[in-house]
Amino acid sequence: MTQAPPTARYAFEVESVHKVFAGSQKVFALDDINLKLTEGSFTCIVGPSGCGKSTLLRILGELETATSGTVTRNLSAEGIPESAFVFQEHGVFPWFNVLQNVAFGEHMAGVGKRERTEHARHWIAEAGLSGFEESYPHQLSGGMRQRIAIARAFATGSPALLMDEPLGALDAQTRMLMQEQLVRLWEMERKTVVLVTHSIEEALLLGDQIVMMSARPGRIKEIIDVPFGRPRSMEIEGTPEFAAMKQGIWDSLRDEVQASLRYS
Ligand SMILES: Nc1ncnc2c1ncn2[C@@H]1O[C@H](COP(=O)(O)OP(=O)(O)OP(=O)(O)O)[C@@H](O)[C@H]1O
Repeated sequence: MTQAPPTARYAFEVESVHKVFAGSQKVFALDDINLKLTEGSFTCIVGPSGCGKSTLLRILGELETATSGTVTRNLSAEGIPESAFVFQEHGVFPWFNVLQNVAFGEHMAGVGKRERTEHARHWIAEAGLSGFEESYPHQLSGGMRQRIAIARAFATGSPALLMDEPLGALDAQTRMLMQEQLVRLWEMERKTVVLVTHSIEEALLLGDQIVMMSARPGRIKEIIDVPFGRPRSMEIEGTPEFAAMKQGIWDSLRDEVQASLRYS
């Protein structure tokens, strides 16, 4: 587990969290999760399908409650949500234009029109969407719609960003560009980011640490420190060190994916 430097704080401290979904059949989704996430860190969660990655993210963001255990949040957010979410799809309001979508969080927080418009324009520019302020989501590509969702999450001012496969629906080239953009935005702001992904490459390109989960019931199998520095160039993907880490993670994950297929 990553040791926080003496002056760093933990944004999230997860202790002995279990999650059981009750119903006609009980689903044991999470089993004894313990995790400390340093403020300003970028954590990627990987694991087989159904292992509880989204459930853990939702518990971090208070969209779901743990059956037992505690989550402590040390997030300074006055008058705004502590966490902003980005989901794989359906993350934008189709009836709002780009500017209204990006300004939405601050609108809800009661920020004045002039100020929130100024902030929204800033994040629209950073997300490479200048010139599209008046466009509606259906007039834009899937990649551009995801950029609206990411710009909106940054524009909320929330200290934590919780992202569930935010780039999962994009084609390979758009995804690579978006990974670069996401790293650049995060390096400017240093929010605490937790990103769920099925891609080991993406986790290595973006994260400071990778939380690897086991097949259901999801446990933390391993926490891997990513050794690549910041600012991070996507060119690391071509290095032997990157290839070796990717192989090592896959060797460990393969057993879990096989287990999840056996029991699903
Ligand atoms: N609201 C719910 N009610 C009942 N079961 C649920 C609910 N939400 C999730 N589950 C179950 O909990 C388990 C974990 O689900 P979760 O979506 O967290 O997994 P995941 O790792 O994010 O999966 P994937 O990678 O396929 O998106 C699954 O078996 C899922 O069916």
